[in-house]
Amino acid sequence: MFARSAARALASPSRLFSTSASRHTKVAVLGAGGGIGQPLSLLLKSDPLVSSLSLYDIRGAPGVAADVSHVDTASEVNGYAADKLDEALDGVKVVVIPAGVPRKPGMTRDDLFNTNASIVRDLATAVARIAPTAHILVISNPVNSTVPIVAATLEKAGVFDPAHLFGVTTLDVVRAARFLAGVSGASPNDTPVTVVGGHSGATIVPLLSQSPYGKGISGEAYAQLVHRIQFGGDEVVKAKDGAGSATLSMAYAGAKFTNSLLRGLNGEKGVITPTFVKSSLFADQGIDFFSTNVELGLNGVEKIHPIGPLSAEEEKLMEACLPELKKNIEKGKAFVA
Ligand SMILES: NC(=O)C1=CN([C@@H]2O[C@H](COP(=O)(O)OP(=O)(O)OC[C@H]3O[C@@H](n4cnc5c(N)ncnc54)[C@H](O)[C@@H]3O)[C@@H](O)[C@H]2O)C=CC1
Ligand SMILES: O=C([O-])CC(=O)C(=O)O
Repeated sequence: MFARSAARALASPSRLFSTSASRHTKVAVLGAGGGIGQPLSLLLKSDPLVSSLSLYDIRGAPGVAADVSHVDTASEVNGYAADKLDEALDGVKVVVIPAGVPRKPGMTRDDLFNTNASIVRDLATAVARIAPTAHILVISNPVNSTVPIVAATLEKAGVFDPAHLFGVTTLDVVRAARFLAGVSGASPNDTPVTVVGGHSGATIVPLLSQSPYGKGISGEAYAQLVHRIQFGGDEVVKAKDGAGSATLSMAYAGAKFTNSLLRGLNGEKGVITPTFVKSSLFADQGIDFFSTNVELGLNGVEKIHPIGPLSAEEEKLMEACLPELKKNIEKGKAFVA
């Protein structure tokens, strides 16, 4: 049963990847040897919009590259060891960063800051030097702080383009669709949810009132669904019991977002998905990064959509989100300053 459905999914990866465009792109994965990096590299090898994959890690990337390179798709794959970061970044248009440590039970994403802040800063410094116009997709946590760290690092180097920097919040969107499908009985294809804010606990704000299947959910069922979307990461951390956090669903989400960006870069119109970007939506409150629906286009961020109408419950979720998000962003900026 499993073998049959897995074979079908591999034979027809149409839900994950679109093939409408024809321009192909060189993509780097920094942290390619890790729990996310390995399956993400495999999925990107299957994306017809990727022409070349550059896999880098301080450990194990050449082995992952040798393995993934045998998959019978057109893209080239090269692996780069710890001292070969500059070569790994040569000529890349898109850089995906899942490098850094994951959570263990009892930790918050912010507890990862001390280790991951410098990893992300150093990788961003190299991107600024070798591939200054690349689009950078940040997966490493805490995303609410690591994205401002990358922005400030690029700014310091004089190469920051806000249209080229994305915090990957797609896993929240994937979870929201899946969990809403679970309670509504509909297919996840029909239950997309716009998730705004940031990527941790209370900063994750699902806008269920804007979804035909979500707007009727109320009371305890609503509270439980929102909690599950906000704390889905904890479910996985707990179940893995010390062996890390979400890797496979994150690889899926990372590949999905990368494909959306590549479609936009190829000129496809109407590619819209939430992502954590430099945004003026809440700048008057001192919050200059925010995730909301973003149209992706030839230059990356094409248009940042407003959050739209909120229910009374969502107003309250936003009230809890904004001060925490502000603190996370300021912490990231202060690290680079
Ligand atoms: N944005 C999101 O929705 C999600 C983010 N994450 C985050 O992704 C990150 C990675 O998670 P996992 O893959 O599970 O961790 P992992 O520990 O399995 O892999 C991390 C990889 O990064 C590599 N690495 C460390 N320093 C590096 C450097 N300076 N340059 C290149 N590579 C380096 C390690 O060698 C390792 O292979 C964590 O920070 C985790 O919290 C995880 C799930 C979802
Ligand atoms: O929970 C974690 O630490 C990893 C993560 O960001 C997620 O699964 O959403």
